[in-house]
Amino acid sequence: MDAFTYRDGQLHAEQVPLARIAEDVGTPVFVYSAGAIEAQYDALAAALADMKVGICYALKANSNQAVIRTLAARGAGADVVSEGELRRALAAGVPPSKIVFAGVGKTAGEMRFALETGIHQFNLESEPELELLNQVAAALGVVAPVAVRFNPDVDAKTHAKITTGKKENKFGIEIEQAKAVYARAAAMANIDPVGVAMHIGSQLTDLEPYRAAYRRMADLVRGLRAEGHDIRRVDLGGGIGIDYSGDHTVDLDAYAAIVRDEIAPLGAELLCEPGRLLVGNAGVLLTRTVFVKQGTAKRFVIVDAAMNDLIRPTLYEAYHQIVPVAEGASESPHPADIVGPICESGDYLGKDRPLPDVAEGALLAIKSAGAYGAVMGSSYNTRLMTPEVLVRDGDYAVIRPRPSYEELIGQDRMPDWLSPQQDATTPVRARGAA
Ligand SMILES: Cc1ncc(COP(=O)(O)O)c(C=O)c1O
Ligand SMILES: N[C@@H](CCCC[NH3+])C(=O)O
Repeated sequence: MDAFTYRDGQLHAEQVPLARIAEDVGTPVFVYSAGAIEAQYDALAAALADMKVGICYALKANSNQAVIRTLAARGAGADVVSEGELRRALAAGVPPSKIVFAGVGKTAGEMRFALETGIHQFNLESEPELELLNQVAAALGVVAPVAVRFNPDVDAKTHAKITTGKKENKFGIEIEQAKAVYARAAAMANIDPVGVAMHIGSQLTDLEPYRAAYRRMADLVRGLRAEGHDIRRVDLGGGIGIDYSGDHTVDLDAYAAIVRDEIAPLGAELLCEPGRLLVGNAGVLLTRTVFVKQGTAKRFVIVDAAMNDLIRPTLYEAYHQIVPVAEGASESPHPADIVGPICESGDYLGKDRPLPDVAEGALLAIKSAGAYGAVMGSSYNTRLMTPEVLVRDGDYAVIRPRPSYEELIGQDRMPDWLSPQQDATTPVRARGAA
């Protein structure tokens, strides 16, 4: 389902003209389609239905509580990587029994909070982490359900910064060490080792790495069972890629077939952790043109969104389609760099893009911005964090307002020695000695 379509020459989100949202809420603004999020969830759930795979939405992709609740209402659980994400999942109404907690650096405090919450599973990635969780669980007098995440050393064929399943990546326990670590976990009084987990990377568009990794995971499970371990749960991870360019969609049935071939025969409870797949194409970043600068080498379309709103282009050289909100400018498209106002050459949203003539004030939509957009935003250059809007049918709601400058600037605190009464030009040490 593409929720963003032109009607009467105007780009809409479901039935709402994006121009109306820009007028009411201002720009830049993220706009998500509830229908598109639900359609993606339903498509994945349908593909995996016969294997009863529990879908734990990876909150890191988009952790707005309205988005989480939209998915939770469909039956999704949550994959969280911090106490903050765990709190968001709970606040949005995800039951603790559907929450898994991943990440390489959980602190004792985070472990305690998750144990008190009674989550479904901890995905653990190192021996020191196992030891700490065992201690924290013992202090609380509880037993922690643990899946050991292992690293299958498979190339996910994705961007180097988001590949996680190779030995040189910090994630998971090397497969050679997995049996020894699992045995150690099994010997710990306050750890209940329930199974294994894996996640080899993000934005995978080639499914073969999944097959290779799942085959290794299945071999490992058989090996662990042969050693007497009761492996009753397998977490398949996330990472299924989306179509950013409009020409390549991952076939969810083909993915499901791999799971069916390689993992389902183990007869374990299955979980998966998709993030981007569920929300990526369900959102756009709506922005307004500030100026158009025509140089001899380039046409720069300077917009009011920037790398602080959407960092993916400059961080991963990621491609996001950029389209005018008003369709059908008379002139044929010609190249432009779409750039933001931030003082960095890396502040671009697209380079050498075919765009028709764009007037100052014209709206553009940066597509596929529903995942790793708002969540990776910052207020760099003291820009206000981007608001978020959720559309359903002909209605929309602001699900995170734009903060005021007072809220943003008011977070700073002055130390006493900088109080306005003092002479700020006197060095601190000199004043202290006086
Ligand atoms: C452990 C884990 N699970 C799930 C995800 C979700 O990834 P994606 O958004 O690529 O589906 C990630 C991020 O890549 C992750 O690190
Ligand atoms: N932030 C990345 C994905 C990282 C996935 C986190 N495990 C992106 O925008 O593509």
